[in-house]
Amino acid sequence: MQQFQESMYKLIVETSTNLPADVRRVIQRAQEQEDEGTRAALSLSTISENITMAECNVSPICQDTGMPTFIVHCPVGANQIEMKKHIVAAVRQATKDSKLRPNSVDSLTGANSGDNIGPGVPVVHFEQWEKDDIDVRLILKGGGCENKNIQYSLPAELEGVGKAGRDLDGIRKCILHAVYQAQGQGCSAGFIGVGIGGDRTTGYELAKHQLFRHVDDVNPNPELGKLEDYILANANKLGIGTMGFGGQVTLLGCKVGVMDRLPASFFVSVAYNCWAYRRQGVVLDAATGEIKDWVYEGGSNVKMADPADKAASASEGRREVVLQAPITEEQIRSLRVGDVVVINGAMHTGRDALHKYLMDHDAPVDLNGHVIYHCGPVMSKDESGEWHVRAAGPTTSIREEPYQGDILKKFGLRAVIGKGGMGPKTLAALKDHGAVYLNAIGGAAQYYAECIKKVDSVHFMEFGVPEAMWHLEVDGFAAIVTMDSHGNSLHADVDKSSLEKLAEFKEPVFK
Ligand SMILES: O=C(O)C[C@H](O)C(=O)O
Ligand code: SF4
Repeated sequence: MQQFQESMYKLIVETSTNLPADVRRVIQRAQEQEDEGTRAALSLSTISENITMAECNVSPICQDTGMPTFIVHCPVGANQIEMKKHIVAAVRQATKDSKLRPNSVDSLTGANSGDNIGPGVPVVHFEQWEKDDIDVRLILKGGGCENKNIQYSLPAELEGVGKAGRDLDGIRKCILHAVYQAQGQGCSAGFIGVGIGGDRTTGYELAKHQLFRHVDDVNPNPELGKLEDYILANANKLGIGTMGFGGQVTLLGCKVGVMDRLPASFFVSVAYNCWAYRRQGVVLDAATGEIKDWVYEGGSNVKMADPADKAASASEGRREVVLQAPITEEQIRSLRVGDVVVINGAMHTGRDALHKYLMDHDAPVDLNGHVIYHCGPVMSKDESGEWHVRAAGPTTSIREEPYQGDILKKFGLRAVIGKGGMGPKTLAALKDHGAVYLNAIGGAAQYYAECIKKVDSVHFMEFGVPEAMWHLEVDGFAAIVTMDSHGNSLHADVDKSSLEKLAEFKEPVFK
């Protein structure tokens, strides 16, 4: 087993940096389905470019490298204690090498362990089997899409689709509702795994296990196969689209599993995964730990389409405004939903811990006229002590909804960059004060890292790397105005229209 640790390291790096072939193929199909020139097409081009960049740079596809979750099948007699030690060591090394972001946070103190190791992290499940080889699967599922998981207890009354009973049609309604409630916040277009039955814990586990299926497999249960096809065809009619910008493709895959339940319980558990669907697996020689085979076809077999042509046509007819901080109120008031803003110069990161802190403390730098970026990057430090950005896409902004409006006004911020949009309180503050919300493409961590030319300094390292306030110099950082200073919100519009479309699925289909 001398090579087991090295094999685990290779598995982590491959999973984090090289999106598998089956996932790439459906993303490419989505690109073909979107009309040229739309926001969805522009976003998919960026996503596509980001996938290629991550592979070339051997760097994380998305900065949120998720909860490392390993499922190990091994023959009787294989030493599980040893294997777990090697997995932990490989995770630690991959974190040190910036292939994983330090993501293990003490839930009570907020302290980041710095190496992705902590109580309950990484997750490792063992199962024995009769085969001679060891099979290890890994999924890196980020926090943003994890937050969009949802569990239904039937019977239920659901927004849009109404009564959902304890039958296949009730399950159908739950799944459509699950796609609706995620909007673009889990970085759609996404994949869903559904677990029917079980208890609250095993139902979710079953749902997550569905995410290990191949995108193009066929469900062995014909009834569930029909349900999967129905969901895939119809969820896309909700019109949520990539990043919730509206569009033809909202869902890229749907896999449903079933297990028994208690007479009193009927759970439908839905695990939502973003487009950055990072899962891989290896088959190992049980004696040496050497990799014999990969479970999913490698991403390198499917080259992503060259986005140059499509991106160029996509930006035609779209107003592009270049801004540099400090930005004036007048510049902001001239922007409208749909404009593309290109930022050059200073930008400051800030997410959950910082927003809470700023509510009753001063900022360490002058933020008047500045831009705050909801981002928790992957960073590395070179021998001379200089910081470098390894991955830096946006995080879900809605978590800052309780704070953002107050903070905008208190510090005079003019632009907030994030993803998934924000709520009515922020929208009112944008109008009142004169600021905009800019939606960056979620998961496009390599694409944005390349726009960051320099790390000027950092504050609040005690919050941990993702939560610290990084002061950056950017060049050509593009994002779309989705909430302007005149009370318009693309997110509110898409939410409203998709709820209306959801209501069209009220009538029974599976009788
Ligand atoms: O934590 C992050 O950087 C992003 C997160 O996965 C999110 O989608 O909000
Ligand atoms: S930022 Fe988006 S792509 Fe990245 S882990 Fe979160 S949901 Fe997934």
